[in-house]
Amino acid sequence: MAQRPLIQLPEFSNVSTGTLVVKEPLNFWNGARVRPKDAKSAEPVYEPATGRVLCDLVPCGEEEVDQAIKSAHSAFLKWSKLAGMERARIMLEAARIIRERRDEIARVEVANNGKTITEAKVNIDTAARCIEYYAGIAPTLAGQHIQLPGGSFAYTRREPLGVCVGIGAWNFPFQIAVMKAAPALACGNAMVFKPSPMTPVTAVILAEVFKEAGAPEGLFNVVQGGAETGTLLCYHPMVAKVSFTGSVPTGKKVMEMSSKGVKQVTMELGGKSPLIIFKDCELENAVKGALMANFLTQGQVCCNGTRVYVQRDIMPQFLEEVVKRTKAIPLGDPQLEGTRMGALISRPQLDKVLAYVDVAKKQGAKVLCGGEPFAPSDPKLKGGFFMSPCVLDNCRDDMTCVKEEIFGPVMSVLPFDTEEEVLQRANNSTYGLASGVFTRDVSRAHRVAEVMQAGSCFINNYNTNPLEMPFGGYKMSGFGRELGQVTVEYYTQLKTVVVEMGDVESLF
Ligand SMILES: NC(=O)C1=CN([C@@H]2O[C@H](COP(=O)(O)OP(=O)(O)OC[C@H]3O[C@@H](n4cnc5c(N)ncnc54)[C@H](O)[C@@H]3O)[C@@H](O)[C@H]2O)C=CC1
Repeated sequence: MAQRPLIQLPEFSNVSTGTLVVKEPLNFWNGARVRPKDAKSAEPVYEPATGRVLCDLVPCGEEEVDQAIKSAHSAFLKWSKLAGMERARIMLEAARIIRERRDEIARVEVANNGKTITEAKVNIDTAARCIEYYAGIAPTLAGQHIQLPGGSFAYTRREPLGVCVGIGAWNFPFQIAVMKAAPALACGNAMVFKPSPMTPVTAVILAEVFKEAGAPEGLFNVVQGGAETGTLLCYHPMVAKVSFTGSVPTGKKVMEMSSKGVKQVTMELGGKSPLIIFKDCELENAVKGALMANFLTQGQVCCNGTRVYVQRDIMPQFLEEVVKRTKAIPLGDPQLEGTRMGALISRPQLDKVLAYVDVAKKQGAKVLCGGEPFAPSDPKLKGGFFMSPCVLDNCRDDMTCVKEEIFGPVMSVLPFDTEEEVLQRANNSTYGLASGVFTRDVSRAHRVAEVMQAGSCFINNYNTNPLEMPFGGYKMSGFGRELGQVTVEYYTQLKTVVVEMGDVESLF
């Protein structure tokens, strides 16, 4: 198949920070990019590494949302009639195209999100694997057959829901779109996806990929916009389900709106996850785990382990090593292979994170490193939203930095003495997305995993999240699951068919 550029890029090999130009329309339905109807309410979208405007974001209004949903519905009528094997073939082709164009998509993701190219490539690879995984599941979808008295029988049909809406956050723009689309499509649904208005650029590439792979026009659609567009999606009567990734306050609104139409919802919300490091751990691994738990995507990861509980005896060695490695993180141009930390998503997000560091200091925390705005030496990065990764010592459970989700590169370290004490403290949160434990004691590791009030527990690592396993929250971190086989339950409904083989015995 001849390759054509997915998006207007300057000569591909020369793409670097400050060069991407996005001119094409960012909406997609009926199998094509669609220009916004009313360009009056355009808002700038930034390249986080430079602060330069990458493109304009024009939110979709009622008529446009309606068109996208109708486009999805007409695709659903065809797609849902295909055998799982036929859907799988198209999905595998989509995954192949993503792999082929992985570097290109990753570079666009970096330009729009600010994360490093190394991480973006991993995200795009994960997206391709996710589509492959659900392509493998599509042909296995099946019902149950039950024999009844007198030769009668009953069976269940596992049927798709219809038009599903995905609403995404800005931290993993392409990956979130795929994590919602892949299971939805595998199960025979169609999707309308709304990215975060801060990262509108790569979801539309996914729409092009599905089209190129042979999906019916309208199977995966993209509408751009913020709260107003999201509201239109949640209330639309032709929408069967809303899968949401974002903050707790917005999640509550989405649930409330969806409840009016008795729509199913999946909620992937925020977190303030604990990472517990016992003195019998393999210290170097624990240090590396703490860094992976805090600094990926500039700390803007929902399942990050930002409350790091360290057993008192090993605190000095732990801090020395963690600070040494944090100071050594190469920070700067995210398009360069050697960079390990890029720019935060926006100026307001940067200011918010820096303000959290200030409050932490006022409440008695000690900044061991970082926590300041950072100006890389390269002049083109001067307007970028950079800060140095921060480690906070002397933290207490009642401090704001320990209680609230910061969503930036800030690790709060807290000492503990006993297992019983730390478990109680670790669970003392309204969130419950993830948790982690480092110990060489196998029994203790599983005891901790059992007690943690969280959707995941990582033993002797952190943020590994295999896509074959369910991902989601306890408590206010949400409900429903993404990834893994169980997600089929969230994108299908069961119909029971009862077949009478004899005569009707009537009481009347
Ligand atoms: N649990 C998970 O899987 C993940 C959770 N998150 C959470 O997301 C948050 C950061 O993302 P943000 O984009 O700032 O969250 P946000 O809640 O502000 O926005 C999320 C999405 O909801 C849309 N939205 C806003 N108001 C809406 C409304 N009234 N109706 C419908 N849609 C609306 C936004 O445009 C965006 O697409 C963090 O709290 C983070 O923990 C982020 C990534 C993964």
